Amino acid sequence: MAASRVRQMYLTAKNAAALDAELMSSGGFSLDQLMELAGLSCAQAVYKSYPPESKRRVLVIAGPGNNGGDGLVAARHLKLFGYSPTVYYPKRPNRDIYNRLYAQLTNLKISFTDDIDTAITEADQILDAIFGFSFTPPIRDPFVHVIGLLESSKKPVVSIDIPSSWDVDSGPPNTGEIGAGFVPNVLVSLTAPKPAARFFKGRHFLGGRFVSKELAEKQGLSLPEYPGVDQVVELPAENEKL
Ligand SMILES: NC(=O)C1=CN([C@@H]2O[C@H](COP(=O)(O)OP(=O)(O)OC[C@H]3O[C@@H](n4cnc5c(N)ncnc54)[C@H](O)[C@@H]3O)[C@@H](O)[C@H]2O)[C@@H](O)CC1
Ligand SMILES: [K+]
Repeated sequence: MAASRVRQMYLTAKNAAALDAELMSSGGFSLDQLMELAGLSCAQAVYKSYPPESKRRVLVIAGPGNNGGDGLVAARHLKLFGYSPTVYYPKRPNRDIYNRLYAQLTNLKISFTDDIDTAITEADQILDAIFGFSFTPPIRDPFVHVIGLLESSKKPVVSIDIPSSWDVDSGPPNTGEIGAGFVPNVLVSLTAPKPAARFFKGRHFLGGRFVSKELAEKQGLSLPEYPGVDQVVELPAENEKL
């Protein structure tokens, strides 16, 4: 009898990129669809963690890649959920998908800011959509300054996919490096948690409800069931898994 493969919950940076590519090839998904579901998951996780009654002003910090795109999608849903989002988007690539998301947000009168210092001071909470699974340290500007502000800010932070500045596979930066003091309150892992999530101690959600049971099995992934119509499932705290 063939030995059964051990299934685990974590996806390395390399495997996350491969799974993403597979979803968009044999999986039949478009990037827009995946990003929409990912961003909706993140907006739901924000709602479950910090409802608009208490933390209405959300600052979305969007990076130059698809993690930033998830943040833009989330900003649109957050507005529809009753929040007042502002977006800081300092490196905006001229790509059709991002241009369309930008137009959707401006049509909803969501404001964009260039003044990150003031924006963090005025926000009730922050959605970190700076870097995801394609981040490779060390951080380049202008995000060195931004991560420094997040390290010193006492505002609650929800991070999308990985806490930005953390290495996807090995976790938080070493003491003294940029981002070593950045510890978000909530993490929304997409598709499956990345190995860095092992070091995360806050509320942890899984989103990106687009992997079939068959695909999970093929990837050797063990994923939890999503409840009902939710786009996120809350995972046990890291110390409860031991
Ligand atoms: N299947 C999935 O899980 C899906 C993932 N999506 C999102 O896509 C993300 C991955 O997106 P991408 O591959 O576009 O990459 P990222 O968004 O992780 O970041 C890549 C961008 O960051 C820049 N960058 C990398 N390292 C840097 C550094 N040290 N300093 C400054 N800039 C740096 C790169 O030049 C590039 O512009 C995921 O983490 C997730 O948030 C979704 O949009 C779609 C579905
Ligand atoms: K992030």
